[in-house]
Amino acid sequence: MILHSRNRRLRSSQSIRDLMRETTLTTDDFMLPLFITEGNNIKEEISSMPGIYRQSLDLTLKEIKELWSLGIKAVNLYVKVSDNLKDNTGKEAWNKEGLMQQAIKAIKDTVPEMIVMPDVALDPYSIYGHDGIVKEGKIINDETVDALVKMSLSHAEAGADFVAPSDMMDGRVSAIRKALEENHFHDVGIMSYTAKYASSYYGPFRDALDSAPGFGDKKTYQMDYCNSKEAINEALKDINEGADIIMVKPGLPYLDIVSKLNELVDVPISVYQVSGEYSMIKAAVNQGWLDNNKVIIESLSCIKRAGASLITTYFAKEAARILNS
Ligand SMILES: NCC(=O)CCC(=O)O
Ligand SMILES: [Mg+2]
Repeated sequence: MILHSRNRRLRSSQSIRDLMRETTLTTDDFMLPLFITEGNNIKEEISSMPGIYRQSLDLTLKEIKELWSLGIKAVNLYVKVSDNLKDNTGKEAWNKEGLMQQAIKAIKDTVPEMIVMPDVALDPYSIYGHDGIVKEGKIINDETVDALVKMSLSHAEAGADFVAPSDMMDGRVSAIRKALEENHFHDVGIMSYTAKYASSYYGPFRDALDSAPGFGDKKTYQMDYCNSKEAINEALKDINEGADIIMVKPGLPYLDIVSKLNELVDVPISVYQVSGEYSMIKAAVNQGWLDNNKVIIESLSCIKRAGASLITTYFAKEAARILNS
């Protein structure tokens, strides 16, 4: 047989495969979400996320040093506050002495080079577990944006490099950008959760923060998973409003959205491989059905191939160990 091209030639040895590889995963691609809880010397495993812990700030700071030594350069922060601090205004979210604000300060003091991106949304502080203020059973957009602005400013004052609004209210990126500028936080960036879908893959995360919605669901603000044009609309608006980085969330089932946005927009895209994706992989690994290291690296490489500049993933630490070994 005379074939004019043989595609297998470029796959025939490890060396040629290495030379031809289009996507290379490194620890520079990762951001690790951290769950911080009140108290001291507390480390609680999240039952639906084996290997992932809620930790008090003292232990978190030890982990920050370890992460830095592994080559991880960014963390996304979430806090679990006690029920007595929750109300419908979410005011604990901008308490200057709050757990989040203390954590931002302490992490930046411990490893100043670590990029710190606190989550901006009211759900951990809301008695209703919703991302915004509730009135007559509805999540009120504009009053919530005012609250998110206060929250973002308090994060900037504490030393955050970026704020990461994950709430999906309309107009919050421009409101936050304006407030940051007016308060001279010119260098504090915004990583906007731009295309955040109303997803059942977030289940284990809500166990981690005890933040499941007390009524209804999040479909009046998060996106319908059947839509992709809507993601483009969201992205163009967020970029126009001043977002530095846009995010697509969840990750693996939404890579068509990532790929589409990557062709259309000029800002970096972050992809969040969410809790349910982590837990599915770990469950299969723990059954002996999938190879842990191989599936972690494959899933992250595919997210990067689709167009992610930054991957928010609970596998960041494990993946760094695998890549460094
Ligand atoms: N803002 C964070 C979430 O809404 C959930 C993420 C996850 O499921 O990992
Ligand atoms: Mg939006």
